[in-house]
Amino acid sequence: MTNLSKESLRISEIFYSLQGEARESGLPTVFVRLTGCPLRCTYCDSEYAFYGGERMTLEQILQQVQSHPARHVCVTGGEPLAQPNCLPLLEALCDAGYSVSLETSGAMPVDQVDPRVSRVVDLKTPASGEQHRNRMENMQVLTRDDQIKFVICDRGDYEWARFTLDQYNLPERVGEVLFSPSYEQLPARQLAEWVLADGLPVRMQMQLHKLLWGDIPGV
Ligand SMILES: C[S@@+](CC[C@H](N)C(=O)[O-])C[C@H]1O[C@@H](n2cnc3c(N)ncnc32)[C@H](O)[C@@H]1O
Ligand SMILES: Nc1nc2[nH]cc(C(=O)O)c2c(=O)[nH]1
Ligand code: SF4
Ligand SMILES: [Mg+2]
Repeated sequence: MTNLSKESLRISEIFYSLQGEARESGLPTVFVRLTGCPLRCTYCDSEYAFYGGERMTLEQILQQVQSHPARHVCVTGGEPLAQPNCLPLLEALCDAGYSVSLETSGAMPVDQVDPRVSRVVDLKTPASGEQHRNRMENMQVLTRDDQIKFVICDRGDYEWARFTLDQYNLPERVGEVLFSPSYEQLPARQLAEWVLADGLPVRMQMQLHKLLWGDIPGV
C-alpha cells in the first residue's frame, strides 16, 4: 500500500484546461506535469518542465487535483515515467475515481502502468531527433484502451509513420492512432491532405489549447 503522505514527486505545474490532444480532446481535464525529461525532441513545447518544479507528496497532488471540477486527469511532463513515483500517482488517481491518461515518449517501459490508465505513447519520429529512444517492445503490451501518437514535422516523418503503422499493425492494436502536426512547423492542412490522399486509418488532431490560447504554459 502506498503511503500518500510520504511518497513525493517533482511537479512543474498542475492546471485545469480543456484536453487539447488525443482521445479526450475537448473535455475539461486537470493536468499534472512532472518535472524532468531525458529526451530533447527538436520541437518540444514543454522545455520549461526540464528543470525546477516543486516536490509534492501524492496527498498534496491529489488535493490540488480535487480542487478543480474535472473527471479527467492527464499526467504529462517532461517525461512522467522518468520518476518512479509516477506509477503510484497514476494508481492513486484511478483509486480516487478519475479517468486518467498518461502522455509518454515511450522511452521507458510502460508495462507497469495501472491498467485503468489510457497510455498515450508518442512514437518519436526521425525529425524529433529522438527516434533511437523508442522502445518498440512497448508496442506488444498496448491494448485497445491505449493510444499511439506521431508528431509529424515533415514528409520524411509522415512516410516513416505510415510505414510504422503497417509494420506494427497499430490501427488494430490500439484504440487510437493519432497524427499531429508539429506546431508552426508543418502546416496542418498539408498533413490533412497527405492523410486524405492515402486514406490512412488514423485520426488527425491539432493541439486544441494552442488554437484557443497560443503556445503558453498553464493551458
Ligand atoms: C510535452 S510531451 C510530454 C510527454 C512525453 N514527454 C512525450 O513526449 O510524450 C506531450 C506531448 O506534446 C507533444 N508535443 C510537444 N511539442 C510539440 C509541438 N511543438 N507540436 C506538437 N506536439 C508537440 C509531444 O510530442 C507529446 O506527444
Ligand atoms: N490543454 C492541454 N492539453 C494537453 N494535452 C496534452 C498536453 C501535454 O502537454 O502533454 C496538454 C497541454 O499542455 N495542454
Ligand atoms: S520527450 Fe516529451 S517532454 Fe521530453 S523533450 Fe520530447 S516532447 Fe519534450
Ligand atoms: Mg502541452
